[in-house]
Amino acid sequence: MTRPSYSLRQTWLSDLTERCLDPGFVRAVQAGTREALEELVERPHAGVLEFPLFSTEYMEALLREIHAFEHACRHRSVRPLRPNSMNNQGVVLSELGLEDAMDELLYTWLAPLTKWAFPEHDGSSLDHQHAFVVEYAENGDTDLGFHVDDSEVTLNACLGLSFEGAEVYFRGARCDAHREDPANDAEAWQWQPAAGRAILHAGAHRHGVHPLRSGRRVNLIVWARSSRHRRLHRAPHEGPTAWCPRCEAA
Ligand SMILES: O=C(O)CCC(=O)C(=O)O
Ligand SMILES: [Fe+2]
Repeated sequence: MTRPSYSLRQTWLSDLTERCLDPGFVRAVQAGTREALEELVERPHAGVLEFPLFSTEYMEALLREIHAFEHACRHRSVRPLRPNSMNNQGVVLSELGLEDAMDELLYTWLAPLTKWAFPEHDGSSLDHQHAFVVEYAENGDTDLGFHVDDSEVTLNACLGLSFEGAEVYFRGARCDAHREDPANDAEAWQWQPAAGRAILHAGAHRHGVHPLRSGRRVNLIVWARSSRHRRLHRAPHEGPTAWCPRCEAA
């Protein structure tokens, strides 16, 4: 079977311009000051930033494009690459021709936030990414097991649609050696995704997805990585680290 060769139907999606983004997000990032970024983001939980990211026009267009891509794959009996070993649904955005757009999203638009909020995870030297869309539906994947990401920093942006359940639960950041360590009460938190809202968190921040109860949820995920970090460490979340509470306590 050959890999899908797919041409974007809506070619404007290949550039991650202001049209794709929430106007408040654009204003804050273009102002570039600490005050503007503080005003934009919420910190609903330790180690998590939440903010409005995409425009409604972009989210609707991206969902249409994904639909067209999946249709094209089915038509040619080609299996799309799955985002990772945990999902049976979803698409890898480079397969749609969105590699450059995701680079632009990370380096132009998200860099001020990752640099500011994730210095201990090399948020200022992110230089490659794996971007994909995950989907939960009653007749497909309905949850996601507890895990850490193969990323230094992760973006999770909800594109829609209407659903109940499928909250992302968090249980604190740990290095690889302390991955199985129980979470304390203060670390347990969950994010209720809503279309247009996005969060950033460290890849080492342990999380999973509660069962979907109804509807369909589609989220865009970017695993943002740093070559510098990976040169200095054998594994992305190798300890001892200053950000793992168990290492700190030792
Ligand atoms: O579905 C989500 O919101 C989270 C997905 C996720 O954690 C992942 O793909 O790494
Ligand atoms: Fe994840």
